[in-house]
Amino acid sequence: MSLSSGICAQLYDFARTHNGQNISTTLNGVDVRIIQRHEDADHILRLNAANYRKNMAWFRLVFGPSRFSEDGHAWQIRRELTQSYFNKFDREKTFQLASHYATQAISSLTKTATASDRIDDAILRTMTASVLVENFFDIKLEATGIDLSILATFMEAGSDYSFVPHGKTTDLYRNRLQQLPDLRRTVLRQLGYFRDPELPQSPLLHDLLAADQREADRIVLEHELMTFMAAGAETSAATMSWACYLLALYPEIQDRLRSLSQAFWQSSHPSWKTLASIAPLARFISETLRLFPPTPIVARYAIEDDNLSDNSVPAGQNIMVSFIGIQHDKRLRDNPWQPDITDSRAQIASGDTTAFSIGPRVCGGKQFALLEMITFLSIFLTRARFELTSDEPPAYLWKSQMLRQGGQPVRVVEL
Ligand code: HEM
Repeated sequence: MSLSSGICAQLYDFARTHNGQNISTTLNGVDVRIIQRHEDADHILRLNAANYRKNMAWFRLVFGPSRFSEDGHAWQIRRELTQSYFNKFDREKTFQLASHYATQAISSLTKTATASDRIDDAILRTMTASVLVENFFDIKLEATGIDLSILATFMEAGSDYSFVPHGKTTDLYRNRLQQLPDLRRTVLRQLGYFRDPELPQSPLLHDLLAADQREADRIVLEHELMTFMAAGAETSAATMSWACYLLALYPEIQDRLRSLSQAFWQSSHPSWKTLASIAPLARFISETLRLFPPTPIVARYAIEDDNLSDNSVPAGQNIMVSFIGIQHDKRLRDNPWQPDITDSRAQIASGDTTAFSIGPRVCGGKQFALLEMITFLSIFLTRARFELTSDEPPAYLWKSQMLRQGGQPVRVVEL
């Protein structure tokens, strides 16, 4: 287990014991305000975002400055560099790639069904990283030589060290830190593949390389790629693993969604537009993100004194917005602990809104992620059945994303 995995269980505990309330607590000897009220999250992340700086100094130290960690001008130039590519991604291409790699992944998952009663997260990670790299760089992941397991280990070690509010270090963190330089060197060397002058340059890669050459901006290609892979592939893979768990846990939902997926793929012209409009499938993805947000917290730091709905915030206060807390608020839904795929009304604090964050720092790849995930889901359901192999409650593994320790207890059986 990673050192900081306890944080996820703690966030679920807070959601139960202090439902709908913010909490002041201490993490690693540092005072933190945990935000569980959506109105305060909206204030911090959107309405008064200028007063709440991203609190990722340690993340920057480990992974290098990137669009994900920076603030102010350094963030703005990075956002301008990449966001237009995320906004205008080719939906048809994403749909085709996601269908292709989901078919491969489900075949691997069903082959391991007899040997293992757990989902192998590495298969899902390969699926999402393949779609991401090929979609935005026109390069096959396997050609890059990137070892996703090393990247994942680096993320785990780095997360232990970096998602902690600025404050005291401990021996445990210092020990973890010793592993980081070697992992970092390996990951940077592998990502250096994208500098090969022989490589065909997609427009995004072309712009990133050009920015890397402009000294004044201090943009480093490998740093941007590293967080791009973490933000763009690990999150969707984590969501799909939780989706498999929920399908197995709720067989009646699985059956209903399978009928819809089969009807879609048997239709004369299955298109991404039609798929995206099948409300129960979209709702299921949203409910997966609500119940198990892959990025369960975002960290901020108050620049000046401010007021929240329940209390004041002094300048210098560390803030953690808990998407787990907000999305399980009983004031907002009757039973926040169960998935509900029937209600198609837009809901406050739903997975497809809040789990991607809100305000200026909203996830850059949200639309891409939603389209690829609904495609993965529809392929998974038409090709396999998902059976629960243990009813133990989840034990969490935290590596910037929230995973399940040991993989989901789900057997994937070919149909
Ligand atoms: C299930 C999938 C995903 C989830 C739940 C998710 C969630 C998030 C969250 C919560 C943030 C904000 C973090 C903060 O405010 O501190 C974020 C930022 C970001 N995400 Fe995602 N993400 C997902 C997929 C993706 C994908 C596929 C991409 C790229 C194609 C991507 C690119 C980014 C970028 C670039 C940022 C930084 C935005 C900025 O600060 O300008 N994400 N994501």
